Amino acid sequence: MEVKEVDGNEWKYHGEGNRSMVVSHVQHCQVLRFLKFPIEHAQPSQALEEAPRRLKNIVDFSKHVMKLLLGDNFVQPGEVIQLPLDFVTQLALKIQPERSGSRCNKVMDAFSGYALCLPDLTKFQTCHQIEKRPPLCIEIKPKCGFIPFSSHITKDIKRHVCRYCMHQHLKVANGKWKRISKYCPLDLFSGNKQRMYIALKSLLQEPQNNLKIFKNGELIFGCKDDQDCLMDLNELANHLKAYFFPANGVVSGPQCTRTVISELIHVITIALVSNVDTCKTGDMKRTLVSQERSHCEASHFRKEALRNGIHVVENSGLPKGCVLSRILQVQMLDMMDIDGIYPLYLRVQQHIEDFPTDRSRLHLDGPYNESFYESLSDCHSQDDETVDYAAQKIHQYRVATTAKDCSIMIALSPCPVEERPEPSTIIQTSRACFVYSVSVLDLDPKPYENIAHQYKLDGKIINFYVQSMRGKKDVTTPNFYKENEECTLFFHSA
Ligand SMILES: O=P(O)(O)O[C@@H]1[C@@H](OP(=O)(O)O)[C@H](OP(=O)(O)O)[C@H](O)[C@H](OP(=O)(O)O)[C@H]1OP(=O)(O)O
Ligand SMILES: Nc1ncnc2c1ncn2[C@@H]1O[C@H](COP(=O)(O)OP(=O)(O)OP(=O)(O)O)[C@@H](O)[C@H]1O
Repeated sequence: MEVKEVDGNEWKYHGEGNRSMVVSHVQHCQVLRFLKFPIEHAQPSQALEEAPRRLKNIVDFSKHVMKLLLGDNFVQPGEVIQLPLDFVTQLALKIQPERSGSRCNKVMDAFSGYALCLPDLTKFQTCHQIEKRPPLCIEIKPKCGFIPFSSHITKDIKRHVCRYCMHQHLKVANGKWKRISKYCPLDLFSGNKQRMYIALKSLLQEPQNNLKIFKNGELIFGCKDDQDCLMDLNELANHLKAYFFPANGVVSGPQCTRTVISELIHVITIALVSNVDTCKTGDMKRTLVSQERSHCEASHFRKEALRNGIHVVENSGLPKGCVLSRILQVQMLDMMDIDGIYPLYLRVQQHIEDFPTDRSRLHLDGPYNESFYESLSDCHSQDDETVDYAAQKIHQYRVATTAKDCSIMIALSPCPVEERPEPSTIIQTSRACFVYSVSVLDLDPKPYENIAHQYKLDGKIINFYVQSMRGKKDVTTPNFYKENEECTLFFHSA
């Protein structure tokens, strides 16, 4: 992939996460993804040494591991490119004022000149604009969609409440977010239209870093950080009216917002459960996850269903081949849970202290090639006490962790119904029609060293949740619900 312009004026701030900074081209469908370094470690020499290797690992991991696991159609690995240093320095200065304070503990790598070049997935992938209305894009970071099933789990609460719902309490207490989100990933991954509806509605009410909406590549809904939340549903409905009701996008007020948002949820649901290979949502095999693994006791689904007058039908399971099913399957490569993985990590740590050269034999830092992918297939069913067994389980866990932290991009390009496009490539609503594409991004390998941090964090999440629940028992139930009701929006079922 060739970068079409290396003029700083042609690129602008697009978004960032914990590890990368993304700038997009003002016209072309391209983004540049730069690594970020903690301010205190941001040395030019370190960046020059680390950046090309880390970026190559990211591309290789996408190409040789995640693409094979998730499917060709969903993954765009991109390319490592080298850019002129003066261009990168100018860019870093230009984007600085756009950044949210909470991300400024890290700086963009403006030292090495290396970056990833990727298609801009917020625009329509082929950049084929069928008509005047610009493309829409919905980005969802769904997080872990199942209750862990490992026999290594010691804290019973993990078998009942999902990690996302528990983590919410710690995040709010730490000040990362102001309010607890009612989103539960298990509802989104359930494949049950009603549960998915409630999950998506909850994301719209409290998007945090799990939902963003772009129009023509510009963020129109979602959070940069909690101080700067673009999350007015009426405003969103105003943006979307012309897409869902093109002929008479005239209705306004709360009724209009509800109708437009319901249409949006309908389109997102279809995109998430469609099989990209056959482009169908209907009669097809479903991936069924057992009841215990697919229900979270903290989910607001039942309460919300009651409130919205939704009659609960318990058909579940995701159509095989749809993006959610693919992601869930990869997430479930984590069969041992961090509770089972951490002792294996200590085994490997001990081993590489004694035999440092084995670090590379065990592929702890890549390379992420075909043989790494092959090493994921489970040939050791029993722990034979070897370091190789431990390393293989750690590889599976790390791949699953990537899938628990990835994002889904649904790009929609409106298409006049009278053009009668191939039914297999479109999503049709009551008054509108969209050509769509689905991609998965942020498929970076998670560093081996992160395991120690993940183990500690897991303990904190659980302890804090258990404590909070104990505290909640003291709050009288009627007042607690009343408080929540006041900030709840009502929607019609799809
Ligand atoms: O541990 P989690 O579930 O909080 O996930 C982290 C994410 O937090 P989230 O809860 O989604 O807000 C976190 O996202 P934010 O920085 O909070 O937007 C990162 O994605 C982090 O990945 P990495 O370690 O930087 O590669 C994620 O860490 P990993 O667990 O994927 O390593
Ligand atoms: N190819 C792309 N096209 C369009 N937008 C993109 C692309 N890649 C990333 N982005 C945007 O940039 C944001 C940050 O990118 P990304 O999630 O890869 O960063 P990260 O640092 O790896 O995130 P995390 O904190 O989750 O690990 C994304 O949320 C998305 O909005």
